[in-house]
Amino acid sequence: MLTTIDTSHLARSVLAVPPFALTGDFEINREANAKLIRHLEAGGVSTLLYGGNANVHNWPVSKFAAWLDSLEEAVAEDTWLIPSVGPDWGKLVDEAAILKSRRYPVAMALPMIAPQTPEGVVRGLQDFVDRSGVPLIVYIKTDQYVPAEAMGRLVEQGAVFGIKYAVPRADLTQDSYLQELIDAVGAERIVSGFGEPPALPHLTHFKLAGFTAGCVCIAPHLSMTFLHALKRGDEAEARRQLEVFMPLEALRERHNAIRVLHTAVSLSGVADMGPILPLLTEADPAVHGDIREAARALLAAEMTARQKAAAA
Ligand SMILES: N[C@@H](CC=O)C(=O)O
Repeated sequence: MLTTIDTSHLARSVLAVPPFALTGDFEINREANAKLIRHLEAGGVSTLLYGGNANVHNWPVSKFAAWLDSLEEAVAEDTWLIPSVGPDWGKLVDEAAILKSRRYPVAMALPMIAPQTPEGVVRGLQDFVDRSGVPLIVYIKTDQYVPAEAMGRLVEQGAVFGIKYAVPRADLTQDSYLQELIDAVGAERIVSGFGEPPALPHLTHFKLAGFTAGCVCIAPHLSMTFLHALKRGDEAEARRQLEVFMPLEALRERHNAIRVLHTAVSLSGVADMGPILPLLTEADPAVHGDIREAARALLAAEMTARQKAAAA
């Protein structure tokens, strides 16, 4: 596991946001998690961010240390593993105490929906870093979650390393809050935070450093190829490469992105994720046929692309 990073690491790999595999009785399934991690690493992904898709919101703090151990032992030496913390202050305090004695260069603060105020969020983030010594990537899902000026100060103080930005907009190229954040902390510290499709406008228009995604867990090589096209400014090629993700992304959009991804990784055959932790449930069995078809088609495209790349 990487223990030293700088901002260039936000751009070197897609930040994969994997689901987390459990046994039937909600224990950690080490083998299945390791299988998914090996699939991602074999496809060229070197950053793993365990957050929303892993349902970390619902993971018990009493098992947080065991959860970290199971991931640390599974990743390659040069993989950057980012655990999530929070979202509420109680979890931040308890998890800071555990992370204090670990070697993580950063953690990601999950977004708090309510009850919170922007000033309260700033205070809570600062408090976590004071307690743990671990800087944060801040996951922003709502407009003005943290004022841009405050974010600039947190970056200057070294409390915030970066931002995962996922505020939905009718037109993703029109976003004054994102522009304020870029002006405050620099685009090199911000990644697009909700999958391959929004990454296209975010990287071409705002020149964000990179992006997080869930479908990358099935098609890491294809997602990395898409990232490379975006980074070299080849918008037409990136647009073409995005097409392969759209059938599964459409199902995620329609039936819940986290639940569908969890089920899709299992049904694709990459690794069996088992049940999903309460308060969530797996995708509705009525859509399993559609998910299986889309997930297997994406995996088939991935394996064909890998073979072509190996032969070239
Ligand atoms: N939500 C996005 C990226 C992760 O946060 C996805 O799953 O594609």
